[in-house]
Amino acid sequence: MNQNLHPEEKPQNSAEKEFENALRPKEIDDFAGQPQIIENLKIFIKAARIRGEALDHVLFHGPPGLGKTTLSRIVATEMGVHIRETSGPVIEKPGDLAGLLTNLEPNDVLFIDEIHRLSTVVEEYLYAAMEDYRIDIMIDSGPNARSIQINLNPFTLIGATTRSGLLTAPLLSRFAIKSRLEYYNSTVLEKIIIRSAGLLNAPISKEAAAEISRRSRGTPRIANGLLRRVRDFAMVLNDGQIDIGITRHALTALNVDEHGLDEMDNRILSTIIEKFKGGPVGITTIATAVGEEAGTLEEVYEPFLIQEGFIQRTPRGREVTAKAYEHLGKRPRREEGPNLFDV
Ligand SMILES: Nc1ncnc2c1ncn2[C@@H]1O[C@H](COP(=O)(O)OP(=O)(O)OP(=O)(O)O)[C@@H](O)[C@H]1O
Ligand SMILES: [Mg+2]
Repeated sequence: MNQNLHPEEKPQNSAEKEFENALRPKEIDDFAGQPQIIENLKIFIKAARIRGEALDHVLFHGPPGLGKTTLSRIVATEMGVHIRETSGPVIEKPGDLAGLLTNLEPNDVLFIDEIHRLSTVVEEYLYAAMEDYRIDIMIDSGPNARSIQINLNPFTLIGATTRSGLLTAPLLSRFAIKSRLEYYNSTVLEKIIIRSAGLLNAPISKEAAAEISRRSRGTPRIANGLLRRVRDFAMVLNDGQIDIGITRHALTALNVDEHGLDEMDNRILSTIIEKFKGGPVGITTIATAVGEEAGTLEEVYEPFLIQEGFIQRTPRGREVTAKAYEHLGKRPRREEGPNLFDV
């Protein structure tokens, strides 16, 4: 069994949440990678602070575990304001949203995680709040029912989503700042792992950090998760020293994929190879075969597989590459039709 965190899975138990929070960078300069996003945010934050205004609304989108929640909190810290955190499915009705909005102090941040899961009524209610800092609320009921308008303090909405493809155009257009987080290269992940090990007081060699970084699917959350497991092995078997030997031993024992691919990644590759002769095959067909939504495949899994050269997009669909065959220990199918040696 592959022990990597499923990319769509957030840490569930409180020990994992606590671990994640302990390693979360709190200041912008501790946030590694994503240089373009950071550079821009620094400017927007500085400008907003000079003007004494709320920062424009921000959308962070991209695959799980890349730092959307972390960055949102950092933005609030850098703005010197409070952050109130909620999530799309939790806001059931406009009244819930009104409650959150009316409690914000000037320039505060309202963070809505999984913003693609807002209900339509709540989303529509949000438009006026985002645009004019104003909401209508209904008072009384029956024949006396009437709506009154309430002015809100200026605020920044920060939305986070792994599925930006599900956001409606009117909502998207209300975010002036949209940032897509990208997978991290192993050099940056190595830095993150070394920083995390420092916070955990776990001595780690550069080689060991590099090895973990290569198997972390470009994702800080996975890197920290693997570090946590490797540290256990090091404590019990190696006096706590995380060196390359114990790291390799642990990663083998944990059955971590050589490229950091998770179960679903491997299922996608083997499905394309076994059921569709390596492709090309359409994304919806693959989705049905692996039992996942096409949009999730497209936004959550496929980008990494394409970036790492396991899959390529062609006009006729997705095709696995020679690297995928090699990774799964399978032989590429022979080209059909005569080739040079057949004639
Ligand atoms: N750039 C970074 N530098 C250092 N650590 C990071 C960075 N990005 C993420 N992390 C670490 O990875 C963990 C996961 O990050 P975070 O919770 O922000 O991801 P997310 O994008 O919000 O994921 P999800 O989509 O599942 O909500 C955090 O504990 C944080 O410590
Ligand atoms: Mg998050």
